[in-house]
Amino acid sequence: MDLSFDSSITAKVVKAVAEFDLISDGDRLAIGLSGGKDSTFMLMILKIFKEHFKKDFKLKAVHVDPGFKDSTAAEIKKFCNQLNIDLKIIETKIADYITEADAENPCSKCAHFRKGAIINYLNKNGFNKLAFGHHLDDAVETFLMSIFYSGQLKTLQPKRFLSNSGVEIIRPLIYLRENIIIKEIQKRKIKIKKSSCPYDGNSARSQVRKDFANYFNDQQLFSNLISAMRDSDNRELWPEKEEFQLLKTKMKKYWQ
Ligand SMILES: Nc1ncnc2c1ncn2[C@@H]1O[C@H](COP(=O)(O)OP(=O)(O)OP(=O)(O)O)[C@@H](O)[C@H]1O
Repeated sequence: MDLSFDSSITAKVVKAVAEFDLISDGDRLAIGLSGGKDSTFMLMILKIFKEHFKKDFKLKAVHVDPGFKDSTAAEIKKFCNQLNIDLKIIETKIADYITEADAENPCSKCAHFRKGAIINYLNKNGFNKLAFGHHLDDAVETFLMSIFYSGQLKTLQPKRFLSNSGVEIIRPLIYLRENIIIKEIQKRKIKIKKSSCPYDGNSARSQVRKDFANYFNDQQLFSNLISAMRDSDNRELWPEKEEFQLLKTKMKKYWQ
């Protein structure tokens, strides 16, 4: 597997890691691996960091199998073997529950149970961090969705400590655009098996994604939205930008 990425790509991930202090010595870090393009890409990037970062941390992939008929677990296992990354597959019956006729908001219920299953495993096995593959387009989408649907200024946080479990969620891809991830996956001819979830592509998020495609392709407009997501006084938004030289110095300290 070709794990060499252009430095402009790794720099964006290291920028997030350094600015938000996402990975430290002694961390036991689990990667939430869905088998989709984003978490698959994150697995490759974190594998490089594991080998070349000064930080000494443990890395493991965790996949929750929701229990749909056509499971992707076998492909996921193969990919982790190729990268020599330890994998835990958590079998669940989430599919049965969310496909019941009266189940409302199946996507948020599924995400809720999935996160619960992972956190439970992490707690039992002494992991303190969980990485999700959300990227910059996800963050801006979330920002717009919370304005439109709940009238609140909120977005995905680069990290969030869950005090009831002691686990910290981290999002190392938060500065990376989705089109970059897609290109890197296609370049390596990595086959991403389509999800067998019957709700895939039908969520409110998928609709927002389609509605905003033109705006998201406009660099200036997209970068204005990112600026609007920063406000150090609102903990649901991102802090103000860090001073460039200071951040550059921090980033250098991660590489061996
Ligand atoms: N079944 C799963 N098992 C473990 N982690 C998961 C699973 N599904 C999702 N995740 C984690 O949650 C993140 C966000 O999930 P979401 O369903 O929004 O997927 P996504 O944005 O399409 O990402 P991906 O391309 O990785 O599937 C994923 O990037 C991944 O890190």
